[in-house]
Amino acid sequence: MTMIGETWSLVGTSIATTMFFWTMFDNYFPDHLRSSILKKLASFVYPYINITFNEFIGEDSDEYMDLKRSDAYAAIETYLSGKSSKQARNLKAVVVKDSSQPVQLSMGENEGITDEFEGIRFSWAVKKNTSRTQSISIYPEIDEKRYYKLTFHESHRDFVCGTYINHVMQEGKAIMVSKRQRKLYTNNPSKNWESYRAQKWSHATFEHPATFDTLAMESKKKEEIINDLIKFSQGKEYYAKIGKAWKRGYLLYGPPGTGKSSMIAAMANHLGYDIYDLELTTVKDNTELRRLLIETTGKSIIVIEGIDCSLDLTGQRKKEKKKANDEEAKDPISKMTKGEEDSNSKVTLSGLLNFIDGLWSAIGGERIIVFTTNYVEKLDAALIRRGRMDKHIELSYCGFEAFKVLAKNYLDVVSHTLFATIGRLLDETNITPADVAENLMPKSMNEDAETCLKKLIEALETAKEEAEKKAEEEAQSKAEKEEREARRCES
Ligand SMILES: Nc1ncnc2c1ncn2[C@@H]1O[C@H](COP(=O)(O)OP(=O)(O)OP(=O)(O)O)[C@@H](O)[C@H]1O
Ligand SMILES: [Mg+2]
Repeated sequence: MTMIGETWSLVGTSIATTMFFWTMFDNYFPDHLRSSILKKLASFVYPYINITFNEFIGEDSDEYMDLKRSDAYAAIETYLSGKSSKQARNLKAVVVKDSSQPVQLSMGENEGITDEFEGIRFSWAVKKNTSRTQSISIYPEIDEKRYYKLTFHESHRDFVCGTYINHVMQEGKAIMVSKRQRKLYTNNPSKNWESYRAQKWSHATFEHPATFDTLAMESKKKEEIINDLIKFSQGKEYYAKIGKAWKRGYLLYGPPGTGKSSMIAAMANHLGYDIYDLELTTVKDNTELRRLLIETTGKSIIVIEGIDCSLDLTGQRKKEKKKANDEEAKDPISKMTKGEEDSNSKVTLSGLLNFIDGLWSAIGGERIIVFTTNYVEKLDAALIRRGRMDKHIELSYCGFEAFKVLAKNYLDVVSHTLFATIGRLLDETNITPADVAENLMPKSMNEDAETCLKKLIEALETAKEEAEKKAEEEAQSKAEKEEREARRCES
């Protein structure tokens, strides 16, 4: 009995003492001092800091649709995905929109993992708040709010706020970009633009298999182009520093079948960019061109193939067009079937140049523009001067080094006794990589590498004979013309 009484008296004294000190603390310490002491006490007991990243951001109103999935949450999810699949026991498969991977694994609710960066350990956990919304229903709706919680020691506060979070965001976004499904856009004719939900660009998934490894060209030239592309793609700060728009123009020229389109695909694959394939003949005028280009996004290659055929660039081109128009006048059916967009296209060289110089600079960065042509000599100097087209790349007939790339890719052959003959013939005649590739591709199960190489030798010999015959005929007709001219002068 006495013991119980003593215990109660002790409890009573402790409570009274605590209340006394608390009253003193409350009455005599100024607010700022009080909160600082409390913080110190709390940090002594639990020296960790938590930061939460909500899955949805925006107005938390009655309308769920007002909420937008947070980019930061998505970046963290992607950043942690690789680590989660190794550490977490409870995993969730998430279907990521526009990703080349069917699913991405992320940690399930109430799971936690650790991340180490620059020798410091951080804990990440996925949490879920479940609250019942006030609604008139027998079964109240359940509102789930998921969030990532980052926990770290308070001594790393500055490092986390200044460096670590940036690292997580950048890395996460870079992984998202590298895994995203890329798109090939083509412009829609403007007559469809105004209809309901009509888009200026249609897109399909871009899955061209060409890479710089499969591209046949001299290795030195290839390396130079790859370095140029990488330097461009990593040049955000550099372009900002020199005060230039983050853009680069390439002019690819060479005969048909030398790999211009394949190179564009290889560039897009190498950088992970989308492609906008701009068909200029369906663009009515400069205003439409502007509207189309404004809708392109960063990390993209805007391609205008056969630029010499798309615009009235030179006097020669105009002459050709006049001739074509004369022919159309004689044949009204061909005129009708050619369609009206072609004849209505009023995109001008100056419109295009304005875009390249001015407008392009205004719509933001990381865009490459590529023009291709089979006839570089036909292009207007204003279009291809440096600054507009930063790099001119010639894709030419197949040389021995380019042939070896094709032989390796198509036949898995890196050396062969027939290579010497092929090398000699390639020096003596012009054949496109497309023709070489065609001969190297086995047409049936019975065709082995040697058969294909022999087929190529035959094709090269035929090409050589034809070229010699053509040169002879040309020389003969030139001689005849000169003779006729000489006779005319004599008479
Ligand atoms: N340099 C090359 N390396 C590898 N393959 C090539 C190369 N050039 C051509 N080819 C092969 O030939 C085909 C046609 O090439 P591509 O379409 O790239 O030529 P192009 O220069 O764009 O022709 P065009 O001027 O007619 O548009 C490609 O699908 C590819 O298989
Ligand atoms: Mg092409």
